[in-house]
Amino acid sequence: MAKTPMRVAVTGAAGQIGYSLLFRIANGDMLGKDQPVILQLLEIPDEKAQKALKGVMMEIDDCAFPLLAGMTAHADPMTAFKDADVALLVGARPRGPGMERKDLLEANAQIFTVQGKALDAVASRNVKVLVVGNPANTNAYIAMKSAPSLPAKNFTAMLRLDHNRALSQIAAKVGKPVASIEKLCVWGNHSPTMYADYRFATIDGKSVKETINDAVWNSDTFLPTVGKRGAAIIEARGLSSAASAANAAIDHVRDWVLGTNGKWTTMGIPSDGSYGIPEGTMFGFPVTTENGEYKIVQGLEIDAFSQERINITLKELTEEREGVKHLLP
Ligand SMILES: NC(=O)c1ccc[n+]([C@@H]2O[C@H](COP(=O)([O-])OP(=O)(O)OC[C@H]3O[C@@H](n4cnc5c(N)ncnc54)[C@H](O)[C@@H]3O)[C@@H](O)[C@H]2O)c1
Ligand SMILES: O=C(O)C[C@H](O)C(=O)O
Repeated sequence: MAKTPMRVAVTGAAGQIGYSLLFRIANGDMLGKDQPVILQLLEIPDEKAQKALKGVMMEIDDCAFPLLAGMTAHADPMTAFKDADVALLVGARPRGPGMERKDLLEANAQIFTVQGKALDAVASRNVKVLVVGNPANTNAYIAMKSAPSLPAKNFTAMLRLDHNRALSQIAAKVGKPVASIEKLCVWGNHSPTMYADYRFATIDGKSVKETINDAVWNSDTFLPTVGKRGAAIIEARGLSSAASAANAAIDHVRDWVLGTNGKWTTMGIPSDGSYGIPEGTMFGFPVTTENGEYKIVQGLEIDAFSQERINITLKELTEEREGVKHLLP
């Protein structure tokens, strides 16, 4: 028997990421090839944006996706999020050349307060929320705090692009396919302070750290390359990453819903106090997922270098949070 369609709300649906994301969701890449979906697409109440959204929807129609069980356009989060099973909060102002992510904080905080309240009011009680719009961790924190009747664990931030970037850099360094790498993780904020940690990673079962055996490459090449990749793409394209961000969003939600079969991945999630990260902080952790739930990988040793990196990214997140405190309920 055919499965009941899942309702997927996507904000910023007429934007760059939306254009790479929606077609893949409708194609079954995110929730499975046997899972029908209904797309509930939100754009700002602006004639140009709504018209662009209609154009994207015409193209989606023209793909005749067998799994697409419905699609609606919205200008109000209260209708867009109605009964949503998954909400991808992409819509936000992106960073332009020379802008720091912190510059975006205040403008985008407003958006996520309103959207958190709307999710609280109308979404499924089990809604899985992924925040992509930057600054993603703090926006996710704001949405979570603005939705007190939903479980905090339903709110997550996207660190998966950093994780995938790190995988690619390591694969290139050791000359092996990305698929052979396991147990990689990224700690902290989706920002240049993130800490991509390959100390526990294996490649075809062998230690990545021992294979690379180069602490200077780690601190002077690998971490800055992954951390500044977003800026490098903006510099090269004149626009922020879009297809890779959409791909990471698909990976994040697919793993959350369908499980990782014991393998590690990275998700930005509200801390439960693990590894000394204050409870509630929206932080990148190594996780495994099963039956629609994520679990932090426990018991990892944090050496002095790692602790220093974790402290830096935590400090940045704490400052971002302080910066939006006045906007929270
Ligand atoms: N977390 C990550 O790894 C990651 C990676 C890449 C980009 N991003 C971020 O994703 C966001 C979107 O990027 P993009 O390239 O698609 O930008 P974009 O400007 O192309 O599209 C954003 C869309 O969001 C819409 N929008 C703005 N406010 C909205 C609101 N309140 N409700 C609904 N829609 C709204 C805009 O009208 C626009 O169409 C940016 O904040 C960007 O920095 C995050
Ligand atoms: O860096 C940005 O502003 C865009 C995005 O967060 C990225 O990492 O590519």
